[in-house]
Amino acid sequence: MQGTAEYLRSLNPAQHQAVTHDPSVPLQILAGPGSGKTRVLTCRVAHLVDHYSISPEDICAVTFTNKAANEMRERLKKLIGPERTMSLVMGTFHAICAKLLRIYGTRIYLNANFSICDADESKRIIKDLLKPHLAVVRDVPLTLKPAQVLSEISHFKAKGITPSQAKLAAVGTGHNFALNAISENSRIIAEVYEEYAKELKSTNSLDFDDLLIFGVQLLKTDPNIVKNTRHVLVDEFQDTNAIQFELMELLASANKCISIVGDPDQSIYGWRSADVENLQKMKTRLPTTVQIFLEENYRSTAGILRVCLAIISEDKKRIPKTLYTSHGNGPLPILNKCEDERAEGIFLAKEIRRLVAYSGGSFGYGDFVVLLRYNALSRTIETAFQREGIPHRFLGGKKFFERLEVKDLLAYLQVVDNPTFTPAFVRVVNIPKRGIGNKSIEELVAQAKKNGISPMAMVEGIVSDDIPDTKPPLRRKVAPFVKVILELRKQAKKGEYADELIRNLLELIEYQEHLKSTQPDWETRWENVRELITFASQMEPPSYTEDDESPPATDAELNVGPPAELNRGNITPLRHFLESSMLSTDTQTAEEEANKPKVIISTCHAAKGLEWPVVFVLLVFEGGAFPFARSEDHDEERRLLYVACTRAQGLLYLTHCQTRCTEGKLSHVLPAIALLNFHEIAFTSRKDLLPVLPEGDTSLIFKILQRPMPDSQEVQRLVAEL
Ligand SMILES: Nc1ncnc2c1ncn2[C@@H]1O[C@H](COP(=O)(O)OP(=O)(O)OP(=O)(O)O)[C@@H](O)[C@H]1O
Repeated sequence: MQGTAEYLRSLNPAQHQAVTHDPSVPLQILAGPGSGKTRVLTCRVAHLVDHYSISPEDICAVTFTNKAANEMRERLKKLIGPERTMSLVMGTFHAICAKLLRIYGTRIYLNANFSICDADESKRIIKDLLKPHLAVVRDVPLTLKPAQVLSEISHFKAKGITPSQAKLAAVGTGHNFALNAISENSRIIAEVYEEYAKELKSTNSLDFDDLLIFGVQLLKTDPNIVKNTRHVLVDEFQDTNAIQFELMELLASANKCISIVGDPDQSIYGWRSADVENLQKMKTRLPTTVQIFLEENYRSTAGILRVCLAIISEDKKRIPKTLYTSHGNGPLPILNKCEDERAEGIFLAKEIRRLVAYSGGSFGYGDFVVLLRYNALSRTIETAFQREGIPHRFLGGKKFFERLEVKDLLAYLQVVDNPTFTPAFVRVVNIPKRGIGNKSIEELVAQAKKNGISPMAMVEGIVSDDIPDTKPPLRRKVAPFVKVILELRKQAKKGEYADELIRNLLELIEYQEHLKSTQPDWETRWENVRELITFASQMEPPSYTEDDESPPATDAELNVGPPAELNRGNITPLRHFLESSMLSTDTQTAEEEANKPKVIISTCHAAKGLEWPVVFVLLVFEGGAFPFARSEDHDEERRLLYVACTRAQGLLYLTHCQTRCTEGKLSHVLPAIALLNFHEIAFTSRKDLLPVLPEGDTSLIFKILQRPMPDSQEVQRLVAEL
């Protein structure tokens, strides 16, 4: 374990000031990219524990992603030891709320065995709710899509607008055709919002926004729940929204000791209602707030930093802030124009190969990242990398939890855990095929709704003869499904671990056979299933130690003897697993982590907070990537480009094409001059000036990376092979 003095010694004066700042005075640490925000936040937590003797369980540290929380935990284990680290309240706002609601939800009349409804499930519900509305209004050209409606609902929720308030606001007076369409859209969205809220309530489920809304409601109802909290720290504060701000205040309500870390220049979640104004709001609400600026960038060469600052300084409305580095210039960033996207892919593949050779293999494939404005841009890059044999992978575990086979199994377990959760029931009642068509499922759901019960309760009733069978009969078809759920429910209540439940489930429904007969790529899908089992088996046991409100189910209730420590109150291992899966939108799979280094392909958003020795940003063409055609906020687009470029430590490339195919059509594309003033930025665009890493540049880059210099013989050998 590193001692206090040692971690303090690793800080520069501004970082030191931020870490040791008096905890009773609210603090804003405003810092540019690569200036050590993560290091400062981690050390501040350690200092609060070590120096100010604040108990870890009285400190609440909020991170932007689960991955960031895990990283912080790992670093803190080294500073204050694993035991004290595990006692900290740490996680995203969503995870912290989910935890509080499980334990104390009954205080706001919330059924504590709620399911968490992810974005896909929400979209599916909204799609169904939208149908009847769109069928009725045929005379107005409406283009409402479920994702768009969901995002509008999410905006309402983030701003604390209730369904009835949304409905009132939607009563617009359209005098002409266009306005009518707009007001019709708003009316339908508001109505779907109301129906969606009812649907979630009746299926005992909460979407991600609800976790925050109910979290706020809970803490307002009973602030004593967090009265022990002595300090709240929030990372990536520039990307918090109004409701998260409120949560922060409520979490800190006992004594208003708050430290936030943020960078207004890296605010890139406006589309999720993030509000950079929260910085000012905090100062207004807590007038004694002190600001400390971290202005030294440790991450990048001066050449890269200069390009980044030139990009962000185009934003005339930004809060002026300096950022400097004591590193040397290094190779000039490259602006590369390619004929088309195919040539662009080949350029990237060849350049990666070339740099591996010119660094004598000291750059491995894992040192490169290709950053995209949106996912769809990856196809051509992937093709080129496949052809050229460049190992690569996507960043972001969300993909894993979105895969069909993973979602099927999770949905089964959701029904086991919460039989009233209709979306999961709908997904799996006919998997594997049991001859229950979509229409039958729709009718079943409608009938159940009419009877005031869940579809699961309905089929259970049908199978046990308590409810008359439907017409045409379903009993025979749903019986095997009900049998599986009942069997697993019994096991789950006994406290069976999730990995074992999944293994049993696979056997009971012969899922591998199902994949084989329905999916041409069943083998890779089966690997995902195995990976889910690995994920489940690596879960730490539920760690709630508060006085759980509801006692464990009794033997009589279960007809079995539940080990109390496995099934504390409402938190069975299964529920704990489901919660982690639903919230693990950024978990890497073990397979990805264990495998050999690969070039990362990532969206710019997902790259936030990370760094790589070599960064390629797929850039700029008018109406294309930067600024993104569908985005109206060019300042935010510029900040996103800034975030992307500031990930680079040693080498930065911006590439763009002269022509590009969009929806099968070829179009000429122009650099997005709106964001970049190319002439003022020190780039090289000459192919003959591509970096060949002379000794000066190499020693600078490898000093920044804190790695030994490449072996010159190895460089010669690999360059000769190239
Ligand atoms: N005092 C220091 N001395 C040496 N290196 C440092 C110091 N502080 C931070 N660093 C290094 O600088 C790099 C960037 O730090 P960190 O990731 O914490 O930055 P950040 O401010 O969180 O960046 P961003 O906002 O861009 O994600 C890391 O490699 C870190 O180890």
